[in-house]
Amino acid sequence: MDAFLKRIFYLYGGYDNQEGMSKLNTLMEEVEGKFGANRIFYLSVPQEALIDVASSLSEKAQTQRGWNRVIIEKPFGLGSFSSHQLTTSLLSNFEEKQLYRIDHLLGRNTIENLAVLRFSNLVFMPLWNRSYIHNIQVTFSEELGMQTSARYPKGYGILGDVVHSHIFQTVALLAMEPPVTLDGEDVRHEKVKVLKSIRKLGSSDVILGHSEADSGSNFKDMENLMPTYFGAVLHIDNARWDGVPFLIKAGRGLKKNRVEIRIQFRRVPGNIYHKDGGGHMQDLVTNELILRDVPDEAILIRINNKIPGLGMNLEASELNLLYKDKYNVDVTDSYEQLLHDVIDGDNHLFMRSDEVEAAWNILSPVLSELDNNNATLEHYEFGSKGPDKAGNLWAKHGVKWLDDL
Ligand SMILES: O=C1O[C@H](COP(=O)(O)O)[C@@H](O)[C@H](O)[C@H]1O
Repeated sequence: MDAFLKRIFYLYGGYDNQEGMSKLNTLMEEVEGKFGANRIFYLSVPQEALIDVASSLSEKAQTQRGWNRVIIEKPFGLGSFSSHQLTTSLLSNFEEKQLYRIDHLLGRNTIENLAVLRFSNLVFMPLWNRSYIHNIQVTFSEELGMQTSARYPKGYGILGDVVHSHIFQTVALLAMEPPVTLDGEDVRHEKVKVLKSIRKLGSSDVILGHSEADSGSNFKDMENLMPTYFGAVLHIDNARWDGVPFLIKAGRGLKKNRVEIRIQFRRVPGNIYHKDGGGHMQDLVTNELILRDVPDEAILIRINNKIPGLGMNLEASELNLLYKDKYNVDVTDSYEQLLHDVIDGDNHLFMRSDEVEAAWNILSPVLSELDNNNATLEHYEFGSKGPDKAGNLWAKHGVKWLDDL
């Protein structure tokens, strides 16, 4: 601990002005001595301060004797307009390749496995399209309430917190075309194409909800409410995904902690095991590929198999790769993973400016309804499955969630 603390320095000074940043620069030069050094700046600062902090940093605290990289915590703006202003200011001070917009949820094995499963397994690669996949379900469900609401002054709640980066990045990585290489820019080129192909979300494809428990807000006071639940059906208008609904369920104050992606395949055509009066079992469920992050990291494949015994009876089972059973090691923390990527200069899990813009664009109709107080926020009980109306949305697309959330 002593050795560690010797390497930690604290400086008191204004972070949003040039004077404070000059002091920081002086201190860093003292620590670095006569050697060159690279610098990583981690900005976890209020949105209102970010532009000033970034511009004074750029003017006064960058090293001339190595590279400079800047990590920025989400939310990445509060809607298209503020995000555009922020991006313009950041790009007038830094090059795009210096910016690392961090969303720690993207540092999970599950997220990296999206590409690994697809691009390194021949069994999945040819199936990854509208001909074989019926629908895709992304769940981000938390039991916790909205204790952090104070961070979101504009009141977009879960939209800026989880949907804009985490959910859309998950969908982009899952749905993208094969990148030319694993190089960050190659991956980002493919992700942004997906984001630009996602249809803007109108109110008929979205259910916003709010659970008042422990949010500190009064449900009657609509102007101060922020969505704590987002249910939506995304459509990707491109050749690979035409007609495949992407169902999104993200919320706080829900029944269970669950973070997972389920890829449901189409039914077997002309299934000879379909119940035909002859006693055989029908195919109860379709095949599914499940990537689970919470509660236990796992990759599961649901298949139909014969039940032992006389006769021909089928049931659905899960082939299960449970990470904690297979790998008896400490799981790397997602921040640890992403900070390592920044040091390495690997930016594939960090949103580029055009991705940020494309992602806000998808949400723009919903945000303007919220801005104009025209959005309906469905109330749901704390600890429940979320708003009842979400069920209608899934039914409209003929999709059932196979989980019990
Ligand atoms: O970024 C966020 O993540 C947390 C969940 O992260 P975890 O590491 O605790 O799983 C979420 O609760 C929070 O709203 C969001 O800002």
